[in-house]
Amino acid sequence: MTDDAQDRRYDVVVLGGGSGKNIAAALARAGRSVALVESRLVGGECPYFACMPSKTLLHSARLGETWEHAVARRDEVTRHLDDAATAAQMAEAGVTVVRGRGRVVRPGVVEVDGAEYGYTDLVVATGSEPVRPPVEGIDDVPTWTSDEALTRPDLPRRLVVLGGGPVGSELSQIYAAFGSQVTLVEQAERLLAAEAPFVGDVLADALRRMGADLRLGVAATHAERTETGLRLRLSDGNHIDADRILIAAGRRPRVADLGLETIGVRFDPERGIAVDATCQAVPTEETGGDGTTVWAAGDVTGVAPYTHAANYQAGVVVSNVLGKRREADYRAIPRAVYTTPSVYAVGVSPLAASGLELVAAGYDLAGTARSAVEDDDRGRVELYADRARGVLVGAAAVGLYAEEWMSEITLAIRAETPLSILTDVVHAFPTYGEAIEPVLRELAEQL
Ligand SMILES: Cc1cc2nc3c(=O)[nH]c(=O)nc-3n(C[C@H](O)[C@H](O)[C@H](O)COP(=O)(O)OP(=O)(O)OC[C@H]3O[C@@H](n4cnc5c(N)ncnc54)[C@H](O)[C@@H]3O)c2cc1C
Ligand SMILES: NC(=O)c1ccc[n+]([C@@H]2O[C@H](COP(=O)([O-])OP(=O)(O)OC[C@H]3O[C@@H](n4cnc5c(N)ncnc54)[C@H](O)[C@@H]3O)[C@@H](O)[C@H]2O)c1
Repeated sequence: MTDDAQDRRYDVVVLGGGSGKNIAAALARAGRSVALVESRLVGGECPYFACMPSKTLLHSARLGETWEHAVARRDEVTRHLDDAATAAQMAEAGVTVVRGRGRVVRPGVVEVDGAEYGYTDLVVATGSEPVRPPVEGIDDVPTWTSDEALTRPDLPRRLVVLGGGPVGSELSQIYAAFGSQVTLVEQAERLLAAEAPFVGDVLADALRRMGADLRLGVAATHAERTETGLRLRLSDGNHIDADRILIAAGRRPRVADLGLETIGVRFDPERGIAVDATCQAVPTEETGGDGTTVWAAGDVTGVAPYTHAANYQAGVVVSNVLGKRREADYRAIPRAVYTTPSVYAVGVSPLAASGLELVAAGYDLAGTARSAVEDDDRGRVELYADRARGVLVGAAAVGLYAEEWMSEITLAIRAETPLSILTDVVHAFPTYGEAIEPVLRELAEQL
């Protein structure tokens, strides 16, 4: 180790200040010396470029605010991309914040802008980045990713949204609500194609009613500039003329150029850093003991790309670094999409239940008294049980406020609550949550 690295020796170096900032603060409060390396904003993507601006704009859209008012409120919520308050919280916790891009140069040493920082424990929490789909000519036409969409004040007149996952669905609803002419292109037959089919169908209906043009089961193949903007050609022979393409075609773990190959951890560009149940990075076979330990949390692990999952893994890392063994349990990580109506899925999806015999039951929200009160009867809830064990293993719902009233199912899946108890739970009247009762009764009869 060089003299410099000796001078800047920490118990823990954390790369990435999203979920990484929670790890850094907790370990510093527990008495460890900690350096947090962040190349952009302390706080990570969620508060500035992802969850918070998108949820704020969706809320403004629901309230019928003007675009100008919505953008002003969004920028207030994202603190005009100023991370001073969060950086100050880190300093208060005793964390040394190092601004710049970090890279491991050899076991036990991270380099940032030419300066070396020594560590005993390294935590990699570098997040993920948008995938650019292989569409010919896409680099020659005006494009945004969610980063630009959620930070710029522009409202495109004609917008193509490429991808119908959570990002494409939420952003299509935002732009359609504020008056853009939105065309969404999704190569799968449905929106949110990994979820139970009814989810994407209800959401597609909601977006179409707001004026969005959905091209499902169609891939974008070729983009070119035109006199008035751009033309995007599709696999079905049609084309779309627009002013801008919003790329929402997935994200991949940020593992490139971190020097991970020098420290013998298993990773790949698509699936990220392999971690065990304690969130320790899985070593490659040739790794020898060098007295350091590598951990990873958040999107870079490829486990579950949500802030709550990243923060959960952060808690697991903190416990294990402090020597209190804790294993992560991913059976009940929620997957919410904050459109209107919103989506909440958790546990096993019926489309990916290999090895399980699922028993399914469902109920349309139109059957609840609340749907009359709200004058909104869109949506449905389905629950999935494992026939062999007789417990809930998955759920999907779409409907107003689903992200709020489905939490009890998350607990039921995680705790493996017996159906005899679940069917005895009383829901307040009149709530959408009452829809859960007939579904549970039906499941109990089938099992
Ligand atoms: C548009 C959008 C909306 C979303 N909405 C939601 C939502 O509503 N709810 C939800 O749960 N999830 C949502 N997500 C997902 C959520 O943003 C991520 O799962 C979450 O931010 C992951 O946290 P993280 O700590 O892994 O990474 P990040 O928050 O991305 O933090 C990683 C940090 O590492 C820094 N970094 C990277 N490389 C280096 C390096 N070499 N050196 C130093 N620093 C580095 C980056 O600058 C970044 O600040 C959304 C995502 C998008 C794109
Ligand atoms: N509310 C939330 O929690 C929330 C919100 C936004 C994003 N996120 C997370 O961020 C991550 C990224 O989201 P995303 O929606 O970008 O990714 P995604 O992978 O979920 O969806 C991308 C979609 O783009 C489609 N696609 C890709 N290339 C295409 C092409 N050439 N033509 C047509 N369609 C194409 C894919 O079929 C896929 O359905 C996800 O893992 C998501 O969970 C979470």
